[in-house]
Amino acid sequence: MNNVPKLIVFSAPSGAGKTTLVRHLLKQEELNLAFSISAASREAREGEIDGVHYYFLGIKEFKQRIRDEKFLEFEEVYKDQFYGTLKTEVERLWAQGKNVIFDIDVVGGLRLKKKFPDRTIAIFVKPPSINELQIRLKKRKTESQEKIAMRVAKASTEMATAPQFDVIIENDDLDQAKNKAYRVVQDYINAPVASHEEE
Ligand SMILES: Nc1nc2c(ncn2[C@@H]2O[C@H](COP(=O)(O)OP(=O)(O)O)[C@@H](O)[C@H]2O)c(=O)[nH]1
Ligand SMILES: Nc1ncnc2c1ncn2[C@@H]1O[C@H](COP(=O)(O)OP(=O)(O)O)[C@@H](O)[C@H]1O
Repeated sequence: MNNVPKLIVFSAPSGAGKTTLVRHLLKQEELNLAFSISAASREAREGEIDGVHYYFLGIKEFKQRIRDEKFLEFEEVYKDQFYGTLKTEVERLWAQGKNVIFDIDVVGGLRLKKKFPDRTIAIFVKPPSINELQIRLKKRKTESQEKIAMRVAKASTEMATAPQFDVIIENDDLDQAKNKAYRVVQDYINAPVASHEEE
């Protein structure tokens, strides 16, 4: 049953490097991955494209979709900043026979794992230290000082969830982290799904 599409979840505190690793994996065509485009209530950053990086819904529309039960999972990841996986997004990618890769917060990641236990691998990206997160976020220059502080403040709680994930990838040396991510994902995609999985 190797052809059952799988879910590959990358979660981590902001700045740990999950987006970098996910983008690297998406370039490897043999993995047959497609990115789950999340919905977000925040504004697009410079260079981010609606319908490519996120579906930028704005807060009103986001809340309407919550009421309409359109989400597989959603979270208020930071105060007044909602993110979520739309049911239609995963259906769309599964219909294409793709393995779906997610860049989502730790709570959402563990929630997906619970929903699809037999076809999900949950990967935690661990930064070398919380201080390093701050350095990376400053260098990335996408967030204000205040938003960086908000992200870093949440990092310790997020780090504490690491043992609940299937695999932890330490992202210190980027090339090593990329190689490990590739091996882990390749092995998981090639492994048969558990025999009690319903199809
Ligand atoms: N639960 C959940 N979290 C998400 C989703 N999409 C993105 N996130 C998370 O929301 C957080 C903020 O994302 P973003 O604004 O892109 O900032 P970044 O992580 O600093 O690059 C990150 O932890 C994302 O992984 C989603 O669909 N569901
Ligand atoms: N191993 C690494 N060493 C140094 N910088 C890194 C490393 N991995 C990622 N970065 C940089 O750190 C910043 C945060 O990475 P990003 O992938 O955006 O993290 P996340 O998606 O987890 O918030 C980016 O500017 C990225 O280029």
